[in-house]
Amino acid sequence: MTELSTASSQPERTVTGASIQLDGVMKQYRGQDKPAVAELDLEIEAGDIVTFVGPSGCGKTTTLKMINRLIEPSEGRILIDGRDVTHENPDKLRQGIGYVIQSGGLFPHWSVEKNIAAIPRVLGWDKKRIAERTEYLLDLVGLDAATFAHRLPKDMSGGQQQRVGVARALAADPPILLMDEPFGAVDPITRVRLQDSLIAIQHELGKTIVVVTHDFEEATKLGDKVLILSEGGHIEQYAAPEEILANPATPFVEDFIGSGATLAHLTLSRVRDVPPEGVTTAQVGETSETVIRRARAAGHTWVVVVDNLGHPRAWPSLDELAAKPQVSDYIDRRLPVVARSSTLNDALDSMLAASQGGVLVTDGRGAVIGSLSIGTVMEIIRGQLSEARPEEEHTNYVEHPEGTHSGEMPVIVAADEPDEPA
Ligand SMILES: Nc1ncnc2c1ncn2[C@@H]1O[C@H](COP(=O)(O)OP(=O)(O)OP(=O)(O)O)[C@@H](O)[C@H]1O
Repeated sequence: MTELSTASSQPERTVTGASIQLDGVMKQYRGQDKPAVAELDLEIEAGDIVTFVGPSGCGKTTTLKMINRLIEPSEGRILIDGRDVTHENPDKLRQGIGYVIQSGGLFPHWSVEKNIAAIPRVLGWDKKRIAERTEYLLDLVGLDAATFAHRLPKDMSGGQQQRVGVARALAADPPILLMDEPFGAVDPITRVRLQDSLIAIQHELGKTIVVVTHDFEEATKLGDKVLILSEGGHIEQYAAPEEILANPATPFVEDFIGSGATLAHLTLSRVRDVPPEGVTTAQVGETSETVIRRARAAGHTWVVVVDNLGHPRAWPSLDELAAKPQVSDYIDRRLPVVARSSTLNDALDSMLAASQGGVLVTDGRGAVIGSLSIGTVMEIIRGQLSEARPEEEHTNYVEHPEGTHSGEMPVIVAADEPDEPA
């Protein structure tokens, strides 16, 4: 419970995923004159997150579903880890490929536990193994097993259902996870948290993950590589986000990223790229006097109250603390919190949503590791903007936090995921 170290170390990258290769894949739906996806060649490296983005109807979902053969290609081959699976038993194929859709796609009359156990049961796992796996997966996706294992999906928020959807897709430990607009149905703040969870899970497990999204900012945040498609599943560019922003391959790409480019540049900088400022933490029930003394010694004017997992509960000033003899058990549901994998744009959104001049930074499991002030974030963003567009004078919401600017403002919804363990 003393001052936290601000040192941050990058976890080693593990890869348990499989490579995916689409070789001359084509899909012509019956009754259509043009193919939905004309001949497509694509290689996805094991352990990468690849995002598919492009205008509506360009063939993103069709391409995704050809990977697990929910849609059978009219022509071409699909190879997983070099093995041609085009004619394998599709049910068997799908046991090795997790699939997540918008809103989680959970069976509504089944408890969370039963939903997660769906594939393990088919695979004949015994009860003990299933129970252990369920608990591990709920913890992995940030849900408390004791609270949620027996709930029905209707008694959970959209974000929580989506977390269960991810846990279910990972149940049999598949090397590949396919996700179709997974975060399309949740509010923007929950969406950021789900994106950060996915990145943390990916760092921990090293799966190969393919995500369809219509949101270019999301595509650049999540993707090691981004596939930009135009009509007919035509590849306009397939590259790392930095490469796409620096060198758009075609006029289509330039147009597509156009207005989103400035924002997308901001999404390239992560909270983990900025050393967090140290914070003093305290636990419920400690005497306020001791905590205040500790915070003053560290030069802090506020402390972060955390639970026994290090998750933040509240962020009181020393004056607020001094009003009570002990640290209270108050939980602030609107704390501005971002993960190390969040973008600086997420951090700024979070501060604005909570009307706070700073944000708490957590690790992949939600434990506080420091804080970031609005001044630091704005300084970095300003630097980036002038690097990205040196010839332009920038006026954007960073300089107009009170809505005095008529241009694009970030959409902020303060609603949190209810009942989530702090
Ligand atoms: N079952 C189907 N039968 C006939 N045509 C289809 C079928 N499914 C999709 N299409 C057509 O194929 C094209 C590609 O559709 P697809 O759903 O793959 O696009 P998308 O990029 O995922 O679109 P969106 O972003 O709107 O979800 C579209 O023109 C669509 O109308």
